[in-house]
Amino acid sequence: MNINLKNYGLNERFNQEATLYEGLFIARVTEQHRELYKVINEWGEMEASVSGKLAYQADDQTSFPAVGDWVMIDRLEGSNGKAIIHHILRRKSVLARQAAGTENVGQVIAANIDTIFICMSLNADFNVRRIERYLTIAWDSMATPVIILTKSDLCNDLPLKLKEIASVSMGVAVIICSSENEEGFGELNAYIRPEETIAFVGSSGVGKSTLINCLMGQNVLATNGIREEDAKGRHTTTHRQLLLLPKGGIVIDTPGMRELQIHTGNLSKTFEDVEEIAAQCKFGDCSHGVEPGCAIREAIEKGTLSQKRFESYQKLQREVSYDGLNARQLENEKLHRMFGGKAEMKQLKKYMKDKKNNR
Ligand SMILES: Nc1nc2c(ncn2[C@@H]2O[C@H](COP(=O)(O)OP(=O)(O)OP(=O)(O)O)[C@@H](O)[C@H]2O)c(=O)[nH]1
Ligand SMILES: [Zn+2]
Repeated sequence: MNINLKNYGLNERFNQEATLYEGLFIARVTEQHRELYKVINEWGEMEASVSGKLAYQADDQTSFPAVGDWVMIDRLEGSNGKAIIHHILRRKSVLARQAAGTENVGQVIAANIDTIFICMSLNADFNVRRIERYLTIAWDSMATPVIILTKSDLCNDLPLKLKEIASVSMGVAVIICSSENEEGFGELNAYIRPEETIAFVGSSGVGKSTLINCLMGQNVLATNGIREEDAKGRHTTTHRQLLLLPKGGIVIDTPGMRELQIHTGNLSKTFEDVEEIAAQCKFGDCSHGVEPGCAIREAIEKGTLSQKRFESYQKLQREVSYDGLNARQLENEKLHRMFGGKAEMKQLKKYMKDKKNNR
């Protein structure tokens, strides 16, 4: 018994909730493979899988444990076999996306995170529309986003790129860094605090693993060379992983996401500027098409709002599901049902079905 779970982010709230499950032990999920998990507790890391009941009662992927989750397992250490995960404790934040190639299936990328490092490289991967997409998901998670611009050593038009970023960042902190010469590492470290969890997200090949290796002070994650001319990564990271930094702080590395479909999102924070303008349209339900007194059209004509940003807003608006619940609330809803009675289960199934039909 030599690991202090506080360093892994354990706090009073989770400890309290854990007392509800007599005979089970608290642990945090550190790795997620297809069906196998790794969890950590005071005794060390061990392999784990979910109980039959948890799997049976799960109605979608988000009901399964994810990296960062605090879970209740059946044993203290793994010397005589895999641990069984019986319960997931209520998530304080959930970073989720739509599972690739699906219509409306959520997939949890990381749970119980405090900060999201949205990583984008300053060379060929640079795309402010993608930042808007990540911000829409990040603001919905209940964690705080920070924009990390990587590979500054490969950028020769920084002022121009920063101007572009400023037009979409809406007050979110922006850090310019390079793992090549450690530019920006001081600033980066200021966002890494003991007992807090940071999820690194971004396209494949932007340098997430390299950055984490630098922060770890050793090569714990495999990185890969990429063809620099098209900046297409080769998906080196194949699973999600939680690591403890030597100076304190917890990081979660996620595989590069080429396709980031939105499951639930928060547009009002991401597009605060657009919504402020729209509030000035003559009609409350203005479609910003042909109505008289449309403030959006006026702003685009005047050049105070970019046409591209507005189109991006509309596109993401179509993708976000309008059920009025954010990812964490959906989560609570689901967990409540999972541990609630049969009647509640039935009700929620109906609710989900109605919601689907109304879409
Ligand atoms: N010049 C330069 N190259 C970098 C920098 N950071 C990372 N790279 C290179 O970029 C390539 C991809 O880096 P990774 O760290 O594997 O990228 P990743 O984001 O973890 O990619 P996935 O694991 O696929 O998600 C590697 O060849 C790195 O050496 C940097 O700051 N400057
Ligand atoms: Zn309008």
